[in-house]
Amino acid sequence: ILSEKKFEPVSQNERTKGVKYLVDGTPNLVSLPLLYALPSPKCPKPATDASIPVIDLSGLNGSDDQKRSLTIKEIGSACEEWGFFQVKNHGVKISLMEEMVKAVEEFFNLPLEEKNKYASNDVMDPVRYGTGLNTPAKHTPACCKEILGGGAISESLGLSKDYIERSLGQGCQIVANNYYPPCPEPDRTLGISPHSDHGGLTILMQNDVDGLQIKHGEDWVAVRYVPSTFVVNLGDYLEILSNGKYKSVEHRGVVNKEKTRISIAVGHGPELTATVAPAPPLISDNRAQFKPIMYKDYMKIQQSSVVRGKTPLEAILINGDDISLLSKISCSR
Ligand SMILES: O=C(O)CCC(=O)C(=O)O
Ligand SMILES: [Fe+2]
Repeated sequence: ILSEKKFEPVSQNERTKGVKYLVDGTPNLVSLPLLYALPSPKCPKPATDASIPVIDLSGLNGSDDQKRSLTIKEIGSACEEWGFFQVKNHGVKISLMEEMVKAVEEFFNLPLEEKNKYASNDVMDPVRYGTGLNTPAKHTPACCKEILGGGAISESLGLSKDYIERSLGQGCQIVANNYYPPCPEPDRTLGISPHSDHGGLTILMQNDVDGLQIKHGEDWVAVRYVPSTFVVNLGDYLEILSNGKYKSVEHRGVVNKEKTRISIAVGHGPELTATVAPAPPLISDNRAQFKPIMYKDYMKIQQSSVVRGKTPLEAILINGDDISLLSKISCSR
């Protein structure tokens, strides 16, 4: 939003102050500052209400083979149809989830000077504060391991059980803590613009305030908060690896007038120097849909894109018009 060229230029200083600073400092904020207003075609229309699949992960752990393959089928169908699902019985303590949301809230409540110690535009910085930022680290939590490394996604694609786990190498984990304060005119802006995530799987938790919407066909569909669950979505890495069978799905965040929304999106991708390419067993008739690229380079393209949506992925499409697509990706950050 802040990079939209049509609106007033924003100084680096103003930009890093963020919307929370604005809302906290203006108790009677009744209208949206022009800076944050989107052109009307980009403003959010009411979303369709549909429920994405809620999958019980306990089926992956036990010794019941039938239950396991049913769960894998459920995951496979959710990946193909939605690219998004919610998971319950994921093994993460609910108290830990609550503490995490609280810790994020405490961080955002720190004085600006404290938070600004972490301000950075370098995507490779391990800790960054600002708008829409990510933090790489080497670690894959159990719940994600179960779906990716535990073989569910590999098996649902007909690959060997450890295929994706091996392709991840040491892996890369990125945590994005998002804080969306109440907004006086939520219909004229977005909390986070439409984008797809660059990694393999994103595991997202949130406080009890709705706001996440996903693109399903031509519609924007609201994902309703279900207590104790994580929302899981596929990122570009899995679209590339599956040679387009699974799609990374565009999503966005809307805001509301009353309540602060907090979300914690944890992305899991391959190690930064891994080459991202379609899995050879999924390339039939030599028709690879994507050009190989180093994950680190893909991440840089994705993070530098102002237009976002799914344009970064289009940049490595084979047979795509590379030049015109790449020209849409402006390295402004
Ligand atoms: O806040 C949300 O629900 C979405 C956040 C998100 O898409 C992201 O951080 O990549
Ligand atoms: Fe996202």
